[in-house]
Amino acid sequence: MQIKECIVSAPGKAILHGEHAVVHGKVALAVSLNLRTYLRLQATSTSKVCINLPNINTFLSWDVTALKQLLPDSGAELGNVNELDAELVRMLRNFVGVSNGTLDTRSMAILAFLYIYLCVFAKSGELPSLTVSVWSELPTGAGLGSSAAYSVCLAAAMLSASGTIPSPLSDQENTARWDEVEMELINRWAFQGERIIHGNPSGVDNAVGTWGGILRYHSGKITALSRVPMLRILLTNTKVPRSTKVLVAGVKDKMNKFPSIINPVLESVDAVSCACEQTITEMASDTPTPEHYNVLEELIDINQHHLNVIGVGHPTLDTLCRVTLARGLHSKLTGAGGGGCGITLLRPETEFSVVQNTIQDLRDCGYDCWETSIGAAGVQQHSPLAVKEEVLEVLARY
Ligand SMILES: Nc1ncnc2c1ncn2[C@@H]1O[C@H](COP(=O)(O)OP(=O)(O)OP(=O)(O)O)[C@@H](O)[C@H]1O
Ligand SMILES: C[C@@](O)(CCO)CC(=O)[O-]
Ligand SMILES: [Mg+2]
Repeated sequence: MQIKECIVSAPGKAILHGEHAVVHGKVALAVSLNLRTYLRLQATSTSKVCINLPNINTFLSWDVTALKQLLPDSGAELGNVNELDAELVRMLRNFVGVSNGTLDTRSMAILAFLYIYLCVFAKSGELPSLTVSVWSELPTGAGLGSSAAYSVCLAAAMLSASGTIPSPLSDQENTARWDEVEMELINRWAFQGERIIHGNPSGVDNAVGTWGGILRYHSGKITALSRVPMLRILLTNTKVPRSTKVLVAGVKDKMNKFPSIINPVLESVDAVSCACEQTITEMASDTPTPEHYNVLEELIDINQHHLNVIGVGHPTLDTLCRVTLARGLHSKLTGAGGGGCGITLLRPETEFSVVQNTIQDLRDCGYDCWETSIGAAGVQQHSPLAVKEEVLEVLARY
């Protein structure tokens, strides 16, 4: 089989409001970040499938013949794009030797890779030998959608390499995006990858990884907010490791235990997301005022309290909120919480020295902290000419 080599990338994300509640059908607002995951797919003649994941120090390969044994004899449809094939996941767990319920970083990444590889190429008629290398600017497992950016890259690269979707690159362009129909397909396969990594994802993270920009996400309905103000945001990584899968399951347990207490909290988070959307829409269509920023800050504080109530806070995130408030700035966790990252809203009038001092305070706590820009492009294909030297160098190393 002639496979098409490619380099693709997808952005990470920050959730402004609605994490966890979105898993239970509430509204979330999420933005793409200027930190990306890059994937390079190369054709080989080694009769092997190789995966190189330097961020998690994982380098593995399998014989194509061994992988072929996992395909059903009957030629039955393998892995429908709309639902996870539980039997295939079970076989893959046995194949790579991981038990059900494992949270091991490597196992999750490998299962997602093999699942998408087998499903996409089985449909195109043949399993090719190839090498996939992935490198990310995102911290892994810290709330910035690293699993989704990874899954989106896997889906885009395999669909493209198999010829299921065309390459969007032309002679004139070194970076290009797919059309809506193809992005739809990439997003669906990425969602299956997220299911393997997360257990019960809402789909918001892979939607941002695919479309980029600022999105409203509600029960699978994705709406791009076209008019948005320039928001300045600080990102802080507490560096406390956590698993989205465990945190999402913990919220579900709390809901089952105290439905009449937790459900109203999720309703309130929904209302926070809607109020935030209304405020940023107003800010975009009119001149943003200090009052708008006051509302955004209050919504951040309210939501952070809610997230603590549903059990996804962490002492390091409390510290983030306290330290930034001492400088007059408001913060909340972002993503699944339990450690990982938080966001801090900067006002237009926030002085440079205040930002610098806040960053220093947070670094003194042992956290990473930096100002980020939001609204980056979603999944893209690149020619090698369009990829930063240092990224190409890492991808070419394996
Ligand atoms: N660069 C990468 N290389 C390989 N695997 C990755 C990479 N980035 C993420 N992963 C996979 O995703 C998992 C982390 O996903 P998890 O959902 O827990 O965190 P996150 O996506 O960073 O945060 P959140 O879901 O809260 O936004 C890792 O354990 C690994 O399996
Ligand atoms: C915690 C969560 O809401 C966001 C993780 O980035 C999970 C999800 O939506 O899949
Ligand atoms: Mg994730």
